[in-house]
Formats: sequence, structure tokens, C-alpha cells
Amino acid sequence: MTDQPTPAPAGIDHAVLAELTRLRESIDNIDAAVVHMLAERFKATQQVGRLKAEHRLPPADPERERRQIARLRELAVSANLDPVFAEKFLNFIIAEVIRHHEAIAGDSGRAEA
Ligand SMILES: O=C(O)C(=O)C[C@]1(C(=O)O)C=C[C@@H](O)C=C1
Repeated sequence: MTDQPTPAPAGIDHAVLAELTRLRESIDNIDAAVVHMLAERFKATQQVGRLKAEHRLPPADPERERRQIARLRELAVSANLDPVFAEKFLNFIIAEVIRHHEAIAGDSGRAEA
């Protein structure tokens, strides 16, 4: 899918428009990388979800999450990223993963019944 260029506001300087376009191309590449990385992460967590369901392990592991958050906050600080944002972002992803784990556990529970 190719993105259509956003129409330039009337009178915008050519150099400014070229710089904006260059930055937006970079942003589009980064967004694509984020999507691919997240897809890989969810492939791995789906496998974790199946393993947990097979062995009747709880979907959430708060101690693991605590260590992940501490690590990600440190990484964020050293990368000049707001650690509060990094923590919120990880919690958002993990909440979705736990929802998937619960759905997998529900499905395998029903299959056994
Ligand atoms: O590592 C696990 O046990 C997972 O289920 C994966 C994961 C994660 O998304 O990183 C999700 C839920 C857990 O509470 C902890 C971590």
C-alpha cells in the first residue's frame, strides 16, 4: 500500500516541505518496524499462552512483569525516552497478551469438557 502525499498547504516553502517529507518517510519506516516487531512479539506470546494453557499455569505472572517494567524503564532512561511512557506502553501490550492467554485457556478448557 502506498501512501498518498498530503497536499501541501498553499504557500509552504519548498525546502520546508522537502524536510517534512523526509521526516515523514522516516516516521513511516519506524512505524512499519514497530508493527513488524509487535507481530513477532505476539507470535511468541501466543506460544507462551498455549504452553501456559496446556500446563494450567495462570495467564499473568506479576513478578515477571515487575522485572520487565524495571528493565524497560532503565532502557528508556538510557535511550532518552520517558520511562513513564515506556511503562504505560508495556502495560498496554501485556494487558492485551493476558487477554489472549485467557482466551486460549478458555478455548482449551472448553475443548476438554
Ligand atoms: O512471560 C510470560 O509469562 C508471559 O505470559 C508474557 C507476558 C508478556 O507479554 O511479556 C504476558 C503476561 C505475563 O504477566 C508476563 C509477561
